[in-house]
Amino acid sequence: MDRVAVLGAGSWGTAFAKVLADSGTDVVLWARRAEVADAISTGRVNTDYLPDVVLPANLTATADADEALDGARAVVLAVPSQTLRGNLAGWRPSLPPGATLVSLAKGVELGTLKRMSEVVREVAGVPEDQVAVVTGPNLAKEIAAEQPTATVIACTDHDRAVELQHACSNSYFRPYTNVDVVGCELGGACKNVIALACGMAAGMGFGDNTMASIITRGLAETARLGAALGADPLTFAGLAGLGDLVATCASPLSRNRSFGERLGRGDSLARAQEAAHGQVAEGVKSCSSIRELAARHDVDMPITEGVHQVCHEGLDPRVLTAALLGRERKAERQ
Ligand SMILES: NC(=O)C1=CN([C@@H]2O[C@H](COP(=O)(O)OP(=O)(O)OC[C@H]3O[C@@H](n4cnc5c(N)ncnc54)[C@H](O)[C@@H]3O)[C@@H](O)[C@H]2O)C=CC1
Ligand SMILES: O=C(CO)COP(=O)(O)O
Repeated sequence: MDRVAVLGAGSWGTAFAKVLADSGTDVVLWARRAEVADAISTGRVNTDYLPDVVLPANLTATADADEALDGARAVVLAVPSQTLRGNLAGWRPSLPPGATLVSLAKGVELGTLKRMSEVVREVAGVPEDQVAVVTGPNLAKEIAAEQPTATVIACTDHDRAVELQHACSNSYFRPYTNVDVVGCELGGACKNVIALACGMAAGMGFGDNTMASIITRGLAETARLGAALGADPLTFAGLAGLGDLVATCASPLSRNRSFGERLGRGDSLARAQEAAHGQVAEGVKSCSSIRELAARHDVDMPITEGVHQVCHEGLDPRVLTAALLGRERKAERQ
């Protein structure tokens, strides 16, 4: 692929731009703030998000989105889920016709309850098969340090996914393709909510049995939602499901898990937000949209419901624990 634009120079946008560049693809990275673009252009470092990582020479940066988009074969959208619609509306007039639009965001939009690829299609006015999603166990800091990982590129157009796969394959990053966009996106959005629950459990001092139970039952409720929305059930056993769930729920690098841990230790939502230093913990908002999506499709998601209540209705995580353990007894696969 000749040239790719990455729009958003936060942790993942910057790390993914490096992945593309290290795979031999020329990349232009758009940063909202001119000083971030300048620091990358002159010092080859994104001092705000990945200060220890030297970025390759075939990765250039700009604060001018039109410049980044000019002639791009693919456009990678690396902004938070809840701002994607607004950001993309601004970029729409400059999107190169036919370019693959790639979402890195893991969330469900508040209000519309749309997945990110649905938001992209709607705002950019492009067909479903022009939109791809990158998701999987991809903690940005580890990837920027070139630690080996796998990922999933989901697109209903297999050939487009393969083109992108070639553009971002290298010695430390191994992308697989998948045509189940619905399942891959739901896996990525729901695991943030489950990671919040795992963080709460850790904050309350619970150990590995509790984590494994939350991860497994979290996967069960994610798969139930997936079934209602037409996802392939096997996707949830893959990188976008179990893979991302394990990485995010177990890692101290996860913003969602860390956020939950603070709530579990008794911090208020405001204090946890302050400690996040402006970095996005997507699950805090997506717990509400996913809960609403589940209600719309009559799907039971008790962990998601509980995380929503802790984050937005002041429920004590200890009370949530008791409520989840006290639910009506049932068969595992019911
Ligand atoms: N950081 C990670 O390890 C991973 C993140 N993701 C997902 O990628 C998406 C982006 O995450 P990160 O790059 O980590 O986030 P971040 O918080 O590090 O950076 C967000 C970027 O979006 C930009 N931005 C543009 N318009 C914005 C607005 N109106 N409000 C706030 N920020 C705006 C910010 O300037 C910043 O460059 C999220 O959906 C996240 O779930 C997915 C996989 C890994
Ligand atoms: O999506 C991620 C790993 O795959 C990153 O998780 P956090 O957003 O919780 O840091």
